[in-house]
Amino acid sequence: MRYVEVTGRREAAGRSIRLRDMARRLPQLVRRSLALAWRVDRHATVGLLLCQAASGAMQALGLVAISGTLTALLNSGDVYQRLLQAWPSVVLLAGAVGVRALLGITVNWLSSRLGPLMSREAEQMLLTGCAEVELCAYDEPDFNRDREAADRGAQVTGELIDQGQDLIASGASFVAGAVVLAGVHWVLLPLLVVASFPQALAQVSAARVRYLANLRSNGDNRMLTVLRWHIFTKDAADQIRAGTMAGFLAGRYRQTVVRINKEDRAAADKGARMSLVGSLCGGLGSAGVWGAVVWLLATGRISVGHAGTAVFALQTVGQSVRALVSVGARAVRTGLYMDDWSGFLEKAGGHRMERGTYRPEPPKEIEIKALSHRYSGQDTDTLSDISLTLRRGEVTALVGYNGSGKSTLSKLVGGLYLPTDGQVLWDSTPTGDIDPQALWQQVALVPQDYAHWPMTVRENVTQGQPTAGGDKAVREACAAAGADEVVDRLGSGLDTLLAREWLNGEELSGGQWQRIALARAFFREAGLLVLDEPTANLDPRAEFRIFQRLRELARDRVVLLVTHRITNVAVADRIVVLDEGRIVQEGTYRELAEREGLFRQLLSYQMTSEATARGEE
Ligand SMILES: Nc1ncnc2c1ncn2[C@@H]1O[C@H](COP(=O)(O)OP(=O)(O)OP(=O)(O)O)[C@@H](O)[C@H]1O
Repeated sequence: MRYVEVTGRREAAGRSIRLRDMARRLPQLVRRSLALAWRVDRHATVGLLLCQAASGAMQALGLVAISGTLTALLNSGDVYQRLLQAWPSVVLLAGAVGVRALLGITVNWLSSRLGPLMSREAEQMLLTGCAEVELCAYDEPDFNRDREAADRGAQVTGELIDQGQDLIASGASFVAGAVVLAGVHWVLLPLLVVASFPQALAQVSAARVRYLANLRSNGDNRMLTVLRWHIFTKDAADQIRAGTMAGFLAGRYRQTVVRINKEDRAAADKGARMSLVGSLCGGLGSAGVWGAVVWLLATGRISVGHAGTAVFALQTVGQSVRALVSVGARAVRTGLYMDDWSGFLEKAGGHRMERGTYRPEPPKEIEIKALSHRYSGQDTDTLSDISLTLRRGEVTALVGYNGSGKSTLSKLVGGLYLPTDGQVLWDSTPTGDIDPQALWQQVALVPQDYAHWPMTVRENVTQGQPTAGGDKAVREACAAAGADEVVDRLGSGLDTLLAREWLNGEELSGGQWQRIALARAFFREAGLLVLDEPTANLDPRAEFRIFQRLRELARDRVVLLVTHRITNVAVADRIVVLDEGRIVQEGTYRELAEREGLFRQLLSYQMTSEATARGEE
């Protein structure tokens, strides 16, 4: 089994790692890294730039000093006189080297301060961006893949400052060396560029091969992440053991690793072959440059002192070209990952919420008008032609077989999804025209799979939004949900951390967690209460209490209840029966129980299974 990745856009980007594209992209990348650095720490960014500029100047000064020293030493005349002439240049050289070393240390210090700050800032921007995305985006494989890529982009963002600094340093070195070399004899400069070209080409090609290999392994790498998560997580640990799945999972992990290794090895071999050819050509080119120096010296076109300077300058320029290309290739690769991050932020994976600005009051009435809904990528509608009105003060129950569309409808009522056809009107305003945050302020939801936040009980109930009622309000919500008994047994009460795997944390049972999830919804001062299978894990006593309380809760709220406990839906004012995404029956418990139809069938299944459990015929 493999994840299939659609890598078209990235593959095209990867193939663009060429010398020409690199030359075009590098200045942009340096600019982008500096812009993000500026955002997180202006002083450090300015300091970094000043140090780099000073370092380049010191490099040039050092080469000039070398030239002065050699010229003085290689002059004819008395040794003492020559040394006397040379010493100012020697002092200059030593000073330039010393200052450059200090500047290098400062640059490292500032970059290591900025790098992590930039990564964290990029991650924060991504987290904020994700919260602005429509929920339906999470159903799209493309969105999930883009989000993962953006996350990796955010993590490598910090590396760009180091790479940017290396690029600036190598660039400054190159300019300093080139200026000195051109001063010795202009012909050396074009010769050097020609000699460096094959190596540069080879390094860039090798970087491209590595990026494309990584891209091809993308799907397999995702598979490893998913497998690792399932193997490590506590949630699956019992099933891995009881299901004796460890061998199977490890085998699948190994198969995937083998495929990645094969891809990596092929890329490494190809990259090494390219580097070898590049080095051979580069070696020949360098021999040509050295030959030119010797020729210039032999024909008296340059002095011995100048020849010595050329040797140092050639080394400096050669090193800086190699560094420029190798850091450049890495920076372009990092830049591609960063593109994933910034591209995602710009359009939030193409799913940014663009709804209205109306701020609703607690709804008196929610009208569902000729609604149909189809999940993206599906061939058929999950819900068709639904018309229904929910009112404040009423409990409406949705019942039906698994997959009949109950949860989908409850999410549409709560504005989590927008209908693909028809409307959900909150007091006559379509959910698409309402400010989403203001709308969700009015929603209290207990979904089927509620979050087990690894936080304190208090934070689990308030969801980080305490009210003026303080702990009193939290305790009241807990009491209403039957979670007060749970809290009383915990060592630190509301302060107990609900995460056993962490120090001083406690773990709750499934039913205890459900009580906390209910307390969460009861705590919210919201006009719509949506309960999706709210008692699936509760014992009969707790379940009885919750259903008892529902009527009271509905006094000043619209309540929508999704449940399979047919005998309990008697509490509802109205029952809506869904079958294959359509409303097939609607009425009170008494009406539906007396009528032929799906509700009677569901009721009789439950009655029969309860009677069987009691041992009746
Ligand atoms: N995110 C999704 N993307 C695509 N299809 C989905 C998605 N969520 C649900 N579906 C499909 O929509 C249909 C209705 O699902 P829904 O969860 O609304 O049913 P339900 O009546 O609540 O089921 P259950 O009683 O099992 O909770 C199912 O066929 C399901 O496969």
